[in-house]
Amino acid sequence: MHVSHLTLHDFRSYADVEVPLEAGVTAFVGRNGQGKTNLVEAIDYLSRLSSHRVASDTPLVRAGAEQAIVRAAVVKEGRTAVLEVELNPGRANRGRINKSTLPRVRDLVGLVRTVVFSPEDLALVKGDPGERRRFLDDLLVLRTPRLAGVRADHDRILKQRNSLLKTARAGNRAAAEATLDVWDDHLARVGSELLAARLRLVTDLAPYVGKAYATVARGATRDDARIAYRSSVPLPEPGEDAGDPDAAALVPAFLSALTERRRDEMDRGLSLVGPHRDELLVSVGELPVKGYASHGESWSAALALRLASFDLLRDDGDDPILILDDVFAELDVERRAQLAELVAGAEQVLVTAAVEADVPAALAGARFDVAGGEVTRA
Ligand SMILES: Nc1ncnc2c1ncn2[C@@H]1O[C@H](COP(=O)(O)OP(=O)(O)OP(=O)(O)O)[C@@H](O)[C@H]1O
Repeated sequence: MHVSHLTLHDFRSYADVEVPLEAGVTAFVGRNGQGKTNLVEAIDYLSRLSSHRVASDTPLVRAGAEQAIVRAAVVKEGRTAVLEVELNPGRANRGRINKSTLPRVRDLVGLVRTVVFSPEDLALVKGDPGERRRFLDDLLVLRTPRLAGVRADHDRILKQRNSLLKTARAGNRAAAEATLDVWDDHLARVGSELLAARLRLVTDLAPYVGKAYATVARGATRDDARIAYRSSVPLPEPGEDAGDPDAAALVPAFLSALTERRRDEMDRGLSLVGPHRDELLVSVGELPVKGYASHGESWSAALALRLASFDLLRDDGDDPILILDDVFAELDVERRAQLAELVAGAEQVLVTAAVEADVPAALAGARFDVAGGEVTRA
């Protein structure tokens, strides 16, 4: 797929901008703070309804404006659809396809699929487990958009269950216990669905990660980088259905783990079992990347996770849009060249760079200069 036209209204630094795009490589070049990332962030937002830079929508709306609009013409297998999201911080966002308003904005998720490489990716392997859970869940919903609903339900149930546990900690234990059973059932049912989907994803993604690591890290083999899922819910023994677990089959183990931890949970006023406590383990050699890997190995592992996501989505049947946001300035010459070579064949590659020299020669293509809120074809 590729975006053939992007329109922004009051998004980030842009009051109004129209950018005609093509398949192939497009580079946005300009000095710091001119709005290059804002352009690609808009496309990424349309894909996942969240940004790789901020957790809330407020900073995405131009300062002083109440609403932002991102609209993109998206070409998939020769057909064009116009997707639009209206961001209304503090109120419900709205989604449209070809001008028709969708029942729920999250029906947009996954219609545009992006894979973003950015300097923030180092946090993917070195940061908190939450970064890696988000990585998995973002990829999950791009592959299976229906899971955006499961993810939203899970977050809502968890929030409500946590406030109930906080009440319990504050002293109202009997009243909390009475309602907790119902929330346990909800959490176990929806949490198991998310857990099963994550387990399947990790099984599918693992071979791609090994292969991608061997390509980006000099001298490495396919067996050098591994991912594994560590669950707070006891899982079936490997060899049974561990690789392809059925959500319903996980529910009893989930419920008994909740029963076992209930006292603890009430003492701490926090849910301690479920996908929100799980870890995606990323290791190089025999050691985890977090806490052990060198700077170069960490970068290679982060790039491998992104490349693996791209390859997996591509093998699902359609090239996602590749976004390389300010990433080349972070990499040594060898990694730059390797990454450029690997991604050059994607249907659409959008690159941002402060200076043209940062864009590797293998990624020659269209170029836009970005300065003072103007985006001009060079
Ligand atoms: N909500 C907003 N309203 C107005 N301006 C904003 C908003 N959010 C960000 N900006 C402005 O957008 C600019 C940053 O744009 P962007 O991150 O796209 O820069 P860039 O060209 O990618 O720069 P760099 O090369 O440093 O990454 C900053 O000047 C910032 O003040």
